[in-house]
Amino acid sequence: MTQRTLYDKLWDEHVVHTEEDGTAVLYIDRHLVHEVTSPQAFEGLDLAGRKVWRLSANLAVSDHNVPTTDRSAGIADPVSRLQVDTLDKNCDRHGITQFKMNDRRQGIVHVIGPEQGATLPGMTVVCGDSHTSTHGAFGALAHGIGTSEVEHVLATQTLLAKKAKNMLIRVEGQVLPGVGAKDIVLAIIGKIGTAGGTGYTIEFAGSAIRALTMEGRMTVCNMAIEAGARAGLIAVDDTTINYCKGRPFSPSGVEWDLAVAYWRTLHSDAGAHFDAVVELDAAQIRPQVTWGTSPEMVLSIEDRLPDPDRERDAVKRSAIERALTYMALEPNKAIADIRVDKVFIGSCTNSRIEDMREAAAVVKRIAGGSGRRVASNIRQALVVPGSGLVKAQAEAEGLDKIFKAAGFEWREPGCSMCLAMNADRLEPGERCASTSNRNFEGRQGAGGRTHLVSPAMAAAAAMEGHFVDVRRLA
Ligand SMILES: CC(C)[C@H](C(=O)O)[C@@H](O)C(=O)O
Ligand code: SF4
Repeated sequence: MTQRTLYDKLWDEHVVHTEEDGTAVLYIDRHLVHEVTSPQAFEGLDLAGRKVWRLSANLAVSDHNVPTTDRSAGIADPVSRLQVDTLDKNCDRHGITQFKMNDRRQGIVHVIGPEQGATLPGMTVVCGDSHTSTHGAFGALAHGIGTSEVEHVLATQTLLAKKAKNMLIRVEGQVLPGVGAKDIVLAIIGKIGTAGGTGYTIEFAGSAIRALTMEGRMTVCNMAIEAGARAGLIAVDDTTINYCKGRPFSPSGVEWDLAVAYWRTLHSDAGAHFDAVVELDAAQIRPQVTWGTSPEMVLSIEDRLPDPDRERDAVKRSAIERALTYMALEPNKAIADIRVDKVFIGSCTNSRIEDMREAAAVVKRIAGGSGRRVASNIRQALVVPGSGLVKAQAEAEGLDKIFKAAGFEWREPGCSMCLAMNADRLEPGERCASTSNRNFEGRQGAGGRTHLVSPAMAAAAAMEGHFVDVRRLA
C-alpha cells in the first residue's frame, strides 16, 4: 500500500462516492451550528419539506450575537435577538441539541465542540464558519462551509467536496519562553502569506507543534484559514487522546479502547508525499504583532514598521501605504512604541483556559501584588472566556480576580469584540491589541484598528499601554 498523509487517510475514510471530475460526496460525522449561517439553511429545509437526516450529529450554539454582559434581561439589539431566537426555535422544532444562551456550557462554537468531546480524532467536522479549521487540531478533517452547504449537511449528512493538495508545515525546535502557539501561527502566516495555503490542507508538524497543548494546537489550526487553507491538521498523539478522555460526547468503555486504537493510526505515514513543504525554526520565532490590515502584515516586537519608500514592488508599496494610513501609523516606528486604546482577550483563537492562564500570569507578573492596574491610556480591557465552562474553570483558579483587580472586565462567553456583531466593538479610530484572528478594515468596528497578538502580549499591552516584549517577563 502506498504511504498516505493524514489528510489522505481522513479523506479516504469518508468518501462515499467520487465523480470523474474529482467531485466527491463526503460523509460528515459532526455538524456544528451557530446562529449566523443557519437560518436560511433551516428555511430551505422547511421549504423542501425535509427533516434533519441524523439529529445526533448536530450540536448548536449561539455565539456571535450574544451579549457578554449580564444576560438576565435578554438581548437588547433586535437584530441580534432575532438571530438567537431563530436558532432556538429551529433547534427546538427539529430536536437538535443546543446549548442556549444561559446554559453554562454555552460558548464559542469552536471552543465548545472540543470541550464537549463533540470534536474527536478521525471525524469530519463542518460548520457554517470559516474557523472550523480549529478542530483539525484533533486529527479531524474540519473546515467551514457556506449556508447552502449547511442545508445540504442537515438534509443528507454529506457534503460535495473536491480534494485539496497536501502541504506540510514543519516547526522544529523549542520556542523561547514567552513565545507561544499564536506567535508560531502568525510567524507561519508572515512567512507563507495569506494565500500561501490556498488549495491545500495544511498539516502542522515538528517538535514545536508536538510540544503544544491541545489549546495551543487549536490556536494554530484556527488560523490555517488565515493562511489560505480551508483545513489545518495535527497528528493524533497522547496529548490528543488524553484531552478527549472523559468528555461528555467522548466514547467510553470498550468503545473508547476501539476508538483509541483507530486514532493511533491518524498520522502521516513516513515517506508520504506532500505537494509542498515549509519549514520554520521555532527558536527564531519572537513575539508577533500584526501592524496592518491583513494577518500577513506581521512583524516581531523587536521590529520597526515598514517604510513604503524602501519597497520597490509598486503593488506591495501601495498595500503598505494604504495599511499604514488606515492604521494611522508612521513608517519606521518601533512596534514597541505603538500605544493602544483597547485590549481584547478572547475569540475562538485564544479564549481557552490556557489562554486565560497565560494572560493572567502576565497581569500578575506586572502588577506583582502592587495593586497596579491597566495603563491610564487604556479605555477598556476585556477578557472574554470562550465558554461558560472555561469561565467557571478560570474562576475556580482565581484568574478572574487577577483580571478584575487590575481593571480588566470579566465577561460572559461569546465572540464579543472579535467582530462587530454584538455590543462589544471598537469606536472609529480606536486601536486594539486583540487575541483574535482577523484584522481587516472595520473588523472590530467601523474605523477600528486591530493588532493581532498572543494572550500574553495583549495582557502586557494592557498593563503597559503599549506593546512590550513579554520575553522579558517570562
Ligand atoms: C459569521 C461567520 C460566518 C464568520 C466566519 O465564517 O468566519 C465569523 O465567524 C468570522 O470570524 O468572520
Ligand atoms: S470568535 Fe471570531 S473568528 Fe471565532 S467564530 Fe466568533 S467571530 Fe468568528
